[in-house]
Formats: sequence, C-alpha cells, structure tokens
Amino acid sequence: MKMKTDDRSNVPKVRIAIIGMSNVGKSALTVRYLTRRYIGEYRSNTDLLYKQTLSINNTLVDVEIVDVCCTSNNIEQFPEEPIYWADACVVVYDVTSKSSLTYAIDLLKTVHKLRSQNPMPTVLIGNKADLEHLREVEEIEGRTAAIQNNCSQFLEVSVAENSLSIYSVFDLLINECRSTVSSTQKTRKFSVSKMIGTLIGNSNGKISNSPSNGGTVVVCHKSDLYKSRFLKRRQNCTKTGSL
Ligand SMILES: Nc1nc2c(ncn2[C@@H]2O[C@H](COP(=O)(O)OP(=O)(O)OP(=O)(O)O)[C@@H](O)[C@H]2O)c(=O)[nH]1
Repeated sequence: MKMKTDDRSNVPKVRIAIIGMSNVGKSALTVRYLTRRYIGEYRSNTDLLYKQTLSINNTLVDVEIVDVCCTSNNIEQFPEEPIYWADACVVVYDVTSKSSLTYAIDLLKTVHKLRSQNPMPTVLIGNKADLEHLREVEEIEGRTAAIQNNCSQFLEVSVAENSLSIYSVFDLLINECRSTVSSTQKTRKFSVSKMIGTLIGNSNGKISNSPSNGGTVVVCHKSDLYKSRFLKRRQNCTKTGSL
C-alpha cells in the first residue's frame, strides 16, 4: 500500500543508535528486529544505517537505526556523533563476556554525560543468553547495571532465537521517545537522513505493515559517515541495499 507524500508529513521519525563492544551481536539484533530474521555473519568495520517505516500500535513511524560498528574496544575512541544524533540508545553486551558489560556500563555513562542537557531513553540488552555454558555475566549484574544507569528497560535475549521480547523492547522504546521526538524534529540542527537521503533512495513512499520488508540499509565507513557533517561523505559510502 502506498501513501501520498502529503499523507506522510506527520509520520514521526525515531532514530536509534545500537552501541556496544565488538562482536556482542549489534548487527544481528538490528536485523532481527527489522526483518524477524537471524543472519549469523555480518561485515564488520562499517556502520550501517537502516531506514524503515514500521507500523507500531497501528501507527506509522519512520525508524532509523544506526548500527555502530566497534573497531576499537577503547571507550575513549567511541565516536560521539551517533549519541548526539540519536533519539534513543540501545546498549548491547554479551552475557559470555564480562568485559563487554564493563564496556556497556562505560557507554551508558558516556551517553548520560553527553546528553545531560537533552536526555534520551536508554535500554540495556544482554545478548547470547543461549550460550549458558559460557556465561560470565549473571542476569542480576546486567539488571543492576541497567537500574544504576537509568535505563528504561533491561533484557537478556538470544538474538539467535526468535523471541517476542526482542520486538517489544524496540516497540516500547520507540513509543517512549515518539512524543518527545515529534516536538523536537522541527528544530534539529542537522539530519543524517537528509544528508544521505539521496543515497538511500526513495524509501519515503514505502509503507511496511510487515516489518520484514520495505526498508533500506546504507553501508558507510564510520569515519565517512560521522567525522564530517558535510555532503561530500556521499561519495565515500560503499553500498546501498534493501532489507
Ligand atoms: N550464540 C549466539 N551467537 C550470536 C547471537 N547474536 C549474535 N551472535 C553471533 O555473534 C557474532 C557477532 O555478531 P554481530 O552481530 O556481527 O556483532 P556486532 O556487535 O555487530 O559486531 P561488530 O560489527 O564487530 O561490532 C556473530 O558470529 C553472530 O552470529 C546470539 O544470540 N547467540
């Protein structure tokens, strides 16, 4: 079903940054939410910008998700731009890696520091719960970290398995920030989607009642997407695809 361009002018947009240490399953989580599928291997060393119109509680929402790849596990080197860009943040760790929880906690503190003037909802997700025999982080440790760092939700999941709770975490998060977002969108200083919109193609005309289609994904090198806020980045993007 297609909507007229005019009909879409009131569709709210929500931007989510997925962050966490390398190999915790950020890409797998993002693709699981948007497509309901699990894909085992993803390219690393690139940030992925997903853009999809979803129907949540019978309301359309333009959702943009940046899956921030993590080439260095040094918190000092984590790029700040996605945190300023986002309306909400999903911080992921791996229950089989204690250091990934430590990193996630550092990220949560960084998010709250950078966004102290303009707070945004954060969610903490412990992934790979299927690997019980390799577990290094107890559920209570993750939950405590989430509470201590003001996360609105905490969840242990296995993205490899199809669990409704994964979808409801995102849906709740999007609902949580939707009202705030609609009032601030008019005053945004810059827009990644506007800047690279021509690359993404005309996804604006696509309405997806099923979350498994209708989206686009742009693959960019992190430095190209975030270090500069200018359009010249366009030429450095390496690939555009559909979900
Ligand atoms: N057992 C298990 N493996 C998972 C799960 N989720 C992801 N993986 C695996 O973990 C590895 C890393 O997944 P990615 O989604 O690429 O992780 P990432 O955080 O995006 O990694 P970077 O791009 O390096 O930052 C892959 O081999 C996935 O197949 C899960 O729930 N269970």
